[in-house]
Amino acid sequence: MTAPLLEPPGGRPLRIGSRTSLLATVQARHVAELIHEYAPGVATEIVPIRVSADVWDGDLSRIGGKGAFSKEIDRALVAGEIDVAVHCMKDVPGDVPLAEGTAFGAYLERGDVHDVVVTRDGTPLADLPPGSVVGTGSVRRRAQLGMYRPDLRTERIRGNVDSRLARLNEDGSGYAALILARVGLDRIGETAQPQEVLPLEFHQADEGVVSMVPAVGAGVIGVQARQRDLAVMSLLGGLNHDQTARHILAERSMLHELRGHCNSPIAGYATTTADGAMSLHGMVFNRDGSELVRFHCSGSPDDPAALGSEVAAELLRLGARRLIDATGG
Ligand SMILES: NCc1[nH]cc(CCC(=O)O)c1CC(=O)O
Repeated sequence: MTAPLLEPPGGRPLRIGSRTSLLATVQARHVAELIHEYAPGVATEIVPIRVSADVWDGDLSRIGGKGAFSKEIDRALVAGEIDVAVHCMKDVPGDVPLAEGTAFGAYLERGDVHDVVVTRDGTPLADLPPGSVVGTGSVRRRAQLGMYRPDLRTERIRGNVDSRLARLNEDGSGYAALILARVGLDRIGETAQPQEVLPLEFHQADEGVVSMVPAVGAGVIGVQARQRDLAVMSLLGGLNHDQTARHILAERSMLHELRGHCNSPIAGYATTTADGAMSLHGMVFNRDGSELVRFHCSGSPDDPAALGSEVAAELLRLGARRLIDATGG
């Protein structure tokens, strides 16, 4: 690989904006390492940004939903206080445009997309007693868990991955288990806590098999920059993973056309099949998973947005709008 010539204004290091959580910090460091590998002459600096949503413990929808995590970072990027911002694509809202003048210059190769059930002592999900409390604030996880184990209770648990684990392990916490992304646990080096990996397949609830179709953008880190910073955009282009970028485009065009609000009851997962086609699964649920619509189709990898639109249109025809609107913000 040949790195582009990069001359940050004033000859200062490239400033990478990151939320302050452990997961965000690890991800920002990873991006810095990739930049150093690709362009050894480029110095970087990680700029921690405290985000009100990380501090606020209450209902996310009251401070702007998922977008609450990105708006302070967006502001720093637009104001020129940082040069790039690192995001989990799963947390980037699908129903609002990106901050003006910014774009994702790189999607890193997708990591693991499985969700896991985390317990204190390794009790399998199937053996959790009826009425056990499972910590998750995600309507997607709640609905898919509810299809399989309607007898369990789910409760919202917010905070960083590491603080959620600490809550689970507190005596008398009341949580029997959490549902978390495996990739997040891997990235922070969490290996001690027992994990049960949930399969991704689309199963019928009446088959008695749990499945957990991923969120749009799961396992993908996106790197955002100002569009007019051509040298930065060109550098990021060198880090971009083409197949992941196509998958993200398909998933996010579906999300956009469903007009999914923050924390929508939506799952979406694009893959490339053995013959090179692109495949997209979409699902929309009601709150407890007792109702759902789903659709799957394949298309050309050269037009991921068209595939996303096609799946969204079919989901809407099947009644997705009513399910999304009924779930509220
Ligand atoms: N909403 C929090 C969040 N956003 C991204 C990840 C994990 C990393 C990823 O999927 O890229 C997590 C933690 C979790 O869901 O357990």
